[in-house]
Amino acid sequence: MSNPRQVAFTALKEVHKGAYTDVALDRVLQKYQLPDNDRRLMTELVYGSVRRQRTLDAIINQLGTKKSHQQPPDLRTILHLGLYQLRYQEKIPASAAVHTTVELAKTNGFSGLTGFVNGFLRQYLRLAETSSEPLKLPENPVERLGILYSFPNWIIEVWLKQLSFEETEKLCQWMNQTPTIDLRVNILKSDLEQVELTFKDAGILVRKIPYLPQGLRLISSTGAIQNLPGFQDGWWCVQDSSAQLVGHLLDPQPGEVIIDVCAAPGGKTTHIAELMGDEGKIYACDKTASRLRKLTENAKRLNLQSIEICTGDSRTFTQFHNIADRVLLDAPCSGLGTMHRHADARWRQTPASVHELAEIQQELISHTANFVKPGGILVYATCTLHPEENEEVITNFLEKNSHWQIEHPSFDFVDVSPSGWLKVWPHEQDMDGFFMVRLRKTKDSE
Ligand SMILES: C[S@@+](CC[C@H](N)C(=O)[O-])C[C@H]1O[C@@H](n2cnc3c(N)ncnc32)[C@H](O)[C@@H]1O
Repeated sequence: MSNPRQVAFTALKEVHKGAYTDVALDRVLQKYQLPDNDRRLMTELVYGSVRRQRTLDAIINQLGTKKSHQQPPDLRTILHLGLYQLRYQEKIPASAAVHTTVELAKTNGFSGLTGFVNGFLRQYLRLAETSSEPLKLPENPVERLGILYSFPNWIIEVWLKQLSFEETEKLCQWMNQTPTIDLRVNILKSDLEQVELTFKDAGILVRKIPYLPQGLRLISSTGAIQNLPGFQDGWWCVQDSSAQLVGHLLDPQPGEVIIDVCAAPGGKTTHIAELMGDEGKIYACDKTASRLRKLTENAKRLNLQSIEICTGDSRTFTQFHNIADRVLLDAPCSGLGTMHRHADARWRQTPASVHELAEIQQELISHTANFVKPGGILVYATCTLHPEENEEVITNFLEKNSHWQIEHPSFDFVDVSPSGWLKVWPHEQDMDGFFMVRLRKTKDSE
C-alpha cells in the first residue's frame, strides 16, 4: 500500500481504537515504505486530524443529518481526513481533497455512500466560499475557543483563569502549530559554530536561540534526526529551549553531587553532566527501566561518564538522605505545555488525571527534598501550565517546610513572577510551555 491517505486512514483507525498517535504512526511507517513527500503528507494528516478532532466533529454536527458520534466510526474518520484537508491544507487543491476522500470511502466499505461523502464535502466548500468561517460558533467564550481551536472546555477554562481571551486565543493557535525542533550542542565535544557550519555545509538551516548558550533551532525540514551531521558523534542532542532553561536554573557546578529524581530519557541529566564538565556525580533515577535504557544510550553517544543509573520509585529511596548539593525534580505531569508535540494529549488528560498527578508530584517533592544537603538547591519543573501541578504544589510544600525558600532566578528574558517562579508561556516565548522554580534549603536545617 503506497497511498498516503489510505495509510493515514489505517493509522487513525488504530488511534480511534485507543493507540497513542505517535505509536500508531510509527507502526504504519514501518509497515508501509512511503517516499519522503508522502510520508510528510501522511504524518500531517494523522496529527492534524487527531489535533483538530473537535472542530471537525463540529462541522459534521452542523452539516450532517447525523451527529458525528452517530456516524459509523470509519466513515467519521474518512470525513475528518477530507475536512482536514479542505480546512487546513491550503496546498492541497480542493478537488483533489474531495476526490481522494470519495476514493477512500469507496475502497473502505462505503461504496454506497460515495455520493453522500462527495455532497457533504462540497457543501462545506460552498460555505467556505461565501464565508470566512463556515462553522457556526457559540457566543460563550469557552465553547467558542474550544470548538474553533479544538480543545476540551476544561483546558480552555484553565487558561482563561490565567490569561485574557486574546492571549488564550494566541496560546490555542500556538498549540496547533507543527512543533519546531531545538538542539543542544554538547560543549564537551563541539561548539555552536562548528555545528552551525557543518549543518550549513549539508544545506540545513539553523539559527541561534537568544540567551541559550548551547541552543540552535532547526529552520529547515530535515528528515530523520539520527542522519543529521554530528548526531552519531555526540555533538548535539534534541532538547527544546525551555527544557534547556531548567539545566541553567539548576546551575550545577563541577565536582558536585546531583540527583535527578525523574531523569529518563535523560535530556536534562545529560545537560547537567555537560554543564559540570562531566566532573562530579549525577544519580539519574527513574521508575521506568525502558526509558532509563534510552538515557544510557544518550549518555554513551554524548560520551558522558559521571552519570549513575538508579531504577525505582524515587518516593521510596532512602540511600540519598542529605547527600545532594542539588536535586532536580522534573516531575511527571499532564504535559499541557507541550500539546503541540503530542496530538492526543488534549483528549487523554482530564481534570481527574491532573489531580492524580498533582498528588504524585506532592509526594515526590516531599520525599526527594530530603536528599538535599543543608544549604543545597532543589529545582522543581514541569511541562504543564496547570496551576494545580505547579504553583499549588510549591505553595503547599513551602507551607509544610519552613526551612525551604524560593530563590529568585536571575534570568531577565522570561518573566519571573513576584513569587519567584518562572512560567514559560509558549505564545510569548515561542518555546514549550514550562513551569520551573528554584528552592533553597536553609543552612541550619538538619
Ligand atoms: C517529565 S519525564 C522526565 C523527563 C526527563 N527529566 C528528561 O529531561 O528527559 C518524567 C519521568 O518521571 C518518571 N517517574 C514518574 N513517577 C516516578 C516516580 N515515582 N519515581 C521515579 N520516576 C518517576 C517517568 O518514568 C518519566 O520518565
